[in-house]
Amino acid sequence: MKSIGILTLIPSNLNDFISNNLEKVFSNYVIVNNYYLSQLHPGDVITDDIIVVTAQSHARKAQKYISNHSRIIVLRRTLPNNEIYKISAIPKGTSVLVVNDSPENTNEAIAFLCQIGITHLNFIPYDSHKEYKDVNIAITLGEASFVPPHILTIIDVGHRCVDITTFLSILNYFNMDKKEISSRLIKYSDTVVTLDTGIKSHYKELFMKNVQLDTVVNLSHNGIVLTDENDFILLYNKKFSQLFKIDDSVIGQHFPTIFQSIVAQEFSKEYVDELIEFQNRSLLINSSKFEYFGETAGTYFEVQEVTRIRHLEQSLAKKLHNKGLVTRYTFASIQAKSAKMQECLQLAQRLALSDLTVLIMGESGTGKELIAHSIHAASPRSIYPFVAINCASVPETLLESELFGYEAGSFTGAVKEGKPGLFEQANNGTVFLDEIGDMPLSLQVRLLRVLQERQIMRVGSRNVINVNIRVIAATNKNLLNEVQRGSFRQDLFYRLNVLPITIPPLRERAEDILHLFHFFMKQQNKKVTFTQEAESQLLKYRWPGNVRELANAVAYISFMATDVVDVCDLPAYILDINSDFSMEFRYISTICDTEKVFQVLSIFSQHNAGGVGRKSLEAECLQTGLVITESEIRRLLSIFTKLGWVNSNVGRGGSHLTAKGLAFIDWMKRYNTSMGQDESNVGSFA
Ligand SMILES: Nc1ncnc2c1ncn2[C@@H]1O[C@H](COP(=O)(O)OP(=O)(O)OP(=O)(O)O)[C@@H](O)[C@H]1O
Repeated sequence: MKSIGILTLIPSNLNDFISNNLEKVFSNYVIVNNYYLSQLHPGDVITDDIIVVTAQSHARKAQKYISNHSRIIVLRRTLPNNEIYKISAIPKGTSVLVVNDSPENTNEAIAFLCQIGITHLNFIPYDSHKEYKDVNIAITLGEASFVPPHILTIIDVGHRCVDITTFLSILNYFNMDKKEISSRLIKYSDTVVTLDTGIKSHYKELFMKNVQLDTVVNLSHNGIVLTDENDFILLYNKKFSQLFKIDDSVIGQHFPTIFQSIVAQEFSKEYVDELIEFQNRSLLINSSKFEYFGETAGTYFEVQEVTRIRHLEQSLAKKLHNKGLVTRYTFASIQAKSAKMQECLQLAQRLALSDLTVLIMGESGTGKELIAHSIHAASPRSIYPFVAINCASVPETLLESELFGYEAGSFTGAVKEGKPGLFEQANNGTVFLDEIGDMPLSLQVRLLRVLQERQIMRVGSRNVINVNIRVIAATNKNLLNEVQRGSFRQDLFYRLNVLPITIPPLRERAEDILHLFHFFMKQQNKKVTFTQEAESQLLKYRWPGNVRELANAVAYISFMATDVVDVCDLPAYILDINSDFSMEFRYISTICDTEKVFQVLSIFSQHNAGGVGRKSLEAECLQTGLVITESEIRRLLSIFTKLGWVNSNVGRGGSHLTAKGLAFIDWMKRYNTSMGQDESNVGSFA
């Protein structure tokens, strides 16, 4: 342990006082010894590392007793804060007697008081031969016995304490960098007047910076080591010492040697995501060089526990789950027996591995959303968010801010702090734009920019935000038709149509129909068998609502039927294919122009069971040469809805042709054929 010797002239309580001061900062780290010049004899040698003396003259006298290896430091001393406050409180211009044991020490005391900034008083140096009748206050540095008896107000500041600059000199000489000592010194310096206030604040600032840095480094969940340019360890953090069970003794040691002895592996200075096994743990190491003034000054090593990375992934997944930003389906959720669907799934699985935009096409209810979820779940982005939005169900006015987010106060009703849009929320993950064919033209331009630049701008902001997303879009519309009609941008279509995939309608994959029936039945804990007639009826049916409609039929059958399902147990609309629509036909022919009815239904049937809005209907009628007003269309839609041929959706999804509507079309075809009419006269039903 290092040692400090305090050398004064004669034994007095001064030594104890100074020793006490030094102990406040150095206890447990440094030994303090006392020496008195008056008691030293020729041949005595003081061997402490540092000898502190109270005056330059003592240093000269002590020289011959001090070993060559010791260093002499002349103490700089100061006053405790509380004493200075008493002196500062004396009114300006007051005459104050300064008393010490000799004229020389008295003058030194006055000089010292001036040095620490006490300049508002009229100091009178004490001379034992003079009288000081008009003086009422005396200041003394521990020599109160010399104060003339008539002076009743005595400020005895006692011995002066060790100044912070002396502590810094000692620390510097010892090359001591102990956090505990620094913090004791900071505390000590707060109790005394510092001769050099600059040093005090600078030291304090440095100390605080070190504490802050230490906190940051030690709070890290990764192990950190810093080495100098020759690979000697400069510092390491708590996590590193926990991982490798090392202590302070490694500071200053050669890191490669230490590393190889602990980990028993080759050491490299350049690690990039290097995985090593250590005590049944997988650790990931990275390193990077750091510089001082443009010169390489050392290397920074960071060690991550892979189990922790996994844990983080899991907790991210949990958070996403709570927010609903995860996929609900995987490829395992998709039932498929038919070759067509198997092929489709194989393609989708291949697309999952790419990062390109996918466009899923298919009639309503064929499982487009299911495929979109599964693609994300099987993609490298699977641990990141999956954000889905149905472009047809969100009102046009809201869609923009939902997708792009908005800045604070950008419109009435906006949340005060602003809000990130779905593109931002999906960062690193996938955005699923369902019913993309219904996206308003105004937003299509903005979407194009996202696809081209992977950049967005919040509503009301001019700042560009980079987003790392994959886009999957789905539609039940024929987008090329929409492009021709001018309701979908051609450039956007090509941007989306990078990896197209079309899901076949259920009626084209007969094998899936019965398989799905049994699958959904099983989900409801039901096991049924179908009679031959029932089976053939199910296969004959067109399933315009595809798997969604089939799931509804299962719900109906499982509610109604017994173990054996016969034709009569099937929902009426499935049987309606063969039913007679002559009543309805007579009814509509009395109230409407049947030509218009056929035309409009024909347009519906061309929409592959997808939704179609009034405006689109009007435009498509005009294209086929049929002049029809919007109010006529509205009336027809209301009649079709009443007859159960059409499902009118509130919102922007448009109206859908129902199974019954399709059955009516079939009936019309048969009716026209039996009447010997050309089908084209009554519209081109699919
Ligand atoms: N092959 C399948 N196996 C199991 N369930 C399926 C399958 N295909 C579709 N489904 C189920 O059918 C329902 C409709 O599927 P989904 O919503 O994915 O269709 P969609 O094509 O996106 O429909 P829309 O165009 O109307 O949005 C869902 O409940 C889905 O789980």
